[in-house]
Amino acid sequence: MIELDDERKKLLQTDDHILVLGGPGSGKTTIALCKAKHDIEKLKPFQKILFLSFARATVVRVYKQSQGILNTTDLKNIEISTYHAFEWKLLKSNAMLISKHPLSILPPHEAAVLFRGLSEDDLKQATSKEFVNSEKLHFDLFASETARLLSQSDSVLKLISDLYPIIILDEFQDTNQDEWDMICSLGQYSTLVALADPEQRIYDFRGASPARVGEYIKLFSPSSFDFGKNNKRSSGTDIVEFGNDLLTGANIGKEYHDVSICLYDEGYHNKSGLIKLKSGLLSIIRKLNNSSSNWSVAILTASNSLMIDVSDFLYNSQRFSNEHVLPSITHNVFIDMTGPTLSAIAIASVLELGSQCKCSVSNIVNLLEKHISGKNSGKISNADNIMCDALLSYLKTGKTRGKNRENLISLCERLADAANKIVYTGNIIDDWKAVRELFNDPNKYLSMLYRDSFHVRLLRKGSALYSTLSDLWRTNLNYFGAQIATENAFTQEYFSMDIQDSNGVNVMTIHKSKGKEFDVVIIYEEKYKGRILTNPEEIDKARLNLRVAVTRAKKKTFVLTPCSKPCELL
Ligand SMILES: Nc1ncnc2c1ncn2[C@@H]1O[C@H](COP(=O)(O)OP(=O)(O)OP(=O)(O)O)[C@@H](O)[C@H]1O
Repeated sequence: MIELDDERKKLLQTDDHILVLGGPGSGKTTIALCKAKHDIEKLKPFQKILFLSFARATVVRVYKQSQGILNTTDLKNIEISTYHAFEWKLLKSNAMLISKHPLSILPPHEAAVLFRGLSEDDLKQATSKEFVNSEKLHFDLFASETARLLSQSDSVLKLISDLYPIIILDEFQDTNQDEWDMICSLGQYSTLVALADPEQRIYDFRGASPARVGEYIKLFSPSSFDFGKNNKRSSGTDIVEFGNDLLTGANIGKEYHDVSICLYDEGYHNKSGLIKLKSGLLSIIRKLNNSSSNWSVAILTASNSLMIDVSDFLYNSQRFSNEHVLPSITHNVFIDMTGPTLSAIAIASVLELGSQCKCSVSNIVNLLEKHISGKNSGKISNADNIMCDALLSYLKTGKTRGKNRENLISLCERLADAANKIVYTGNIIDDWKAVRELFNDPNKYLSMLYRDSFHVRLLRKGSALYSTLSDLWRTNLNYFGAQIATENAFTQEYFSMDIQDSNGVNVMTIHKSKGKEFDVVIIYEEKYKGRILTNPEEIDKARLNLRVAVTRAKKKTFVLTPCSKPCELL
């Protein structure tokens, strides 16, 4: 039941631009949805209220949260979207105003391959250059191109504002300069409702600025509402108090009821932290299962690689010498999807070529190079960079040097040969698995691709990709066209809202947890991996990150940190 105090009631009656400030779980998103419901009656039949958020997962949570506030008819009048999806829709429908040709997307997995190893600054230049040369638009350019479109064409701007007279901006503190430029235009004719917590700003690395809220106040003179330290998410707990204390260091030496700091002893077992984490998780699951069938737990780490270690450890079961067993735990893992996407494209390509007996060593080397280059969004190790260069040089010259590389090339030869010999049956799942199994090899690069392919969820029976592959087989009795179909399916997927539910156990990075909520949160770090504070000069940033992580919990937060090097912020 939503409680509306006087301040919230006043907000509903306000027709100016609005700024809603408030700490984690203070009810910013909720009041924005109530405001949307309140204002629906003012809309003309063709108008909608636009609710913009950053991540698809947040959009899904907002959508779910809205179901307690908005009924089905209300929801037809509200468009809940990511910034990217909204910008792309605008750009696509007005492409002629910014380009001589129809626009197409440069999807993140393709961009990662093209721009492997580039620094953030160089990346920006490279994406702009790519747009000029190929008319393919990288996601990072959506906001700047939309801002350009809206600043150049007042009629488009008026049309958009006519369609969306009220625009709600979720997590406004994390908007970058390009998004801000776009908002400045939109705010000329639409009424803006900005939701912000300056102390949840964790996207400085993509251009979020501490000045943003001040800029908004200066330009739009909004009516401001401050929910301060209201705690609607975890009321009755001291989780938000801990989060706020973190910002000043007041948490140190203080006891909290609902935030537990658990020190683990690494002992002689290099997996001691993971064992403690998994044992603790099992007992939390037991307790939650006793009280409800609908619960959620998140395990949050500060780095991608620790997140993958955690996920692997949960996925596998462990048997100890005293016969004690830690069973496999089913969970959702929110990994960077470039590696899995490129692995699926590689499998589809081998399926296409192999089913026509046309697969060659060059095809496999090419696919492998793309996977190595693009995994982890193109942020790869020096050794992998060198391997990519060697594979590209092989593709040009047909030659390579060094035992490891020669070994890899002969594995690729064997793989191509085996792909041509598979007896394809037209059973999509069986044929896909047969090709995937070719990559199941101890070699580091083949096994990386193999492992990534298990994170692909697009090939369920009945999915669009499944039907397309079935059609291809029916038409040709081979998989001619499978690669392009898979690429298209993944590009579509970047806008899809069909994403994992956060019920059950979820493993993700702290950055991915923003805007979400779970019953219980476990934050995990190791002595040398996934440290919350990596650089003493960045202590303020680490405090903001940890505050976001801690305050995702509704009931209880645990922080697991090693005895020999406890988290410096605790
Ligand atoms: N006025 C209210 N009455 C009752 N429950 C509320 C109210 N406002 C928010 N809540 C509940 O509190 C929780 C957090 O609310 P909400 O997501 O709106 O907070 P937020 O300020 O947007 O959080 P964050 O910034 O951390 O993402 C939700 O579960 C929501 O249902």
